[in-house]
Amino acid sequence: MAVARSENDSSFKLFNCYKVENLTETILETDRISNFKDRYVLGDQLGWGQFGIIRECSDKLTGEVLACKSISKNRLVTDEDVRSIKLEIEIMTRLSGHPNVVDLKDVYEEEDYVQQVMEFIN
Ligand SMILES: Nc1ncnc2c1ncn2[C@@H]1O[C@H](COP(=O)(O)OP(=O)(O)OP(=O)(O)O)[C@@H](O)[C@H]1O
Repeated sequence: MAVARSENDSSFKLFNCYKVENLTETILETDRISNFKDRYVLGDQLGWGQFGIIRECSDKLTGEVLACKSISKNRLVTDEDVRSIKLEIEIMTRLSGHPNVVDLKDVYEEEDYVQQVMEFIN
């Protein structure tokens, strides 16, 4: 996944970032419409984070086993919470491809969750 910063815009555009159709208020900046469930299936729970649950996730297209952090938007109470999620996504995006860093594959913003699809670490 790659990021770009446009000249007149200080925000980062995430190329593999999607949102569901008809989402009025969004956290992430993307115009790309796609449904997480059309591409991925969630499986067993792997752990818990501050803002949500991490589960196994398989790619319907490739069969690849991945991990998905489902960030509950309800838990993002303060502006700082929202900023920290965006920053985490931005940092993971920038560092994707590094051998010691988990690859971030796709990010989907839904009505209630931000689905962060990443490499599965055994
Ligand atoms: N890519 C992954 N592959 C396999 N398991 C994972 C992956 N990411 C997270 N996990 C599991 O989920 C647990 C919680 O993940 P993680 O610490 O990344 O969440 P977090 O949201 O960053 O937590 P916090 O913000 O509360 O520190 C991990 O300890 C691990 O067991």
